[in-house]
Amino acid sequence: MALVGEARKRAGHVVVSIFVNPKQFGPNEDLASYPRRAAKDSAMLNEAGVAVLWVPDVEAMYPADYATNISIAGVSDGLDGAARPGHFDGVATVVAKLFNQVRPDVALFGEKDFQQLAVIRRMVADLDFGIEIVGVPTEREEDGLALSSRNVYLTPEERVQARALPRALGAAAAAIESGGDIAEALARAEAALIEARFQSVDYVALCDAATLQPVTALQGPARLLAAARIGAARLIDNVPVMPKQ
Ligand SMILES: Nc1ncnc2c1ncn2[C@@H]1O[C@H](COP(=O)(O)OP(=O)(O)OP(=O)(O)O)[C@@H](O)[C@H]1O
Ligand SMILES: CC(C)(CO)[C@@H](O)C(=O)[O-]
Ligand code: BAL
Repeated sequence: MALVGEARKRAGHVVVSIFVNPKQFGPNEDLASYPRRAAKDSAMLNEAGVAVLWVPDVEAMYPADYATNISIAGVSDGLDGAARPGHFDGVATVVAKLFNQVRPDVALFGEKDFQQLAVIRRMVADLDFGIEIVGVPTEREEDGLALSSRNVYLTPEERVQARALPRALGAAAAAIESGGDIAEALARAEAALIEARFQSVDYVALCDAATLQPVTALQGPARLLAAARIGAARLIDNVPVMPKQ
């Protein structure tokens, strides 16, 4: 809904697509259980004045003879690209299709999926899509947890423990911005997640905000990103890290 609100400020007509894209889920991921709530989504979008709700079906998107894949080197390689092989090929491919189907002037994506946003920006520049890409700041619950459809996988106890993710990122970002050792701050954040009973930490990393390449000294806009598993949920989050003026 934050994306829709921002879109309404920028465009005369807002189109929303909803498509749970099989190409971006790995064989052992949660495609089957991924939360779907078509009727509720449709009612909320209608209420918000969305002109078109575009919900293609899987057979229409990927007929039996479908053969094209879009792969973006560099920005897709690390972080979630490493943890979820093929994920960003699936994202780029479906977003290219959706762009060609809808032909928007402006397209909005959430910063919660920060690497996805960077991958889409790269693709749009490289392939001359001529679409303005807008990143929308992450919407959070009162305790800091980023809104995500996967939060429904959390038990009440895990939901409380999950607060550790935004807290650890906030603490590490503050430490790095005030000149603290980067490796030490990342290690402390990872330890805080383990302490809060996250079962596995895929990564806690400081990266260049545009290229997502690892950063060892804070010289320009950076992003601190993390992915970790708690119970049945794999949560991702990220925060900006800016050098002092
Ligand atoms: N907390 C958030 N704040 C802002 N944008 C968000 C947030 N969560 C998701 N989005 C954005 O909403 C769009 C749709 O995302 P999607 O349908 O994958 O939902 P999701 O809640 O991110 O799902 P999940 O986190 O379980 O993968 C994407 O552009 C995504 O970046
Ligand atoms: C970008 C996207 C629409 C591709 O399926 C999806 O990953 C999402 O909604 O974040
Ligand atoms: N972020 C969109 C859904 C996915 O994780 O594949």
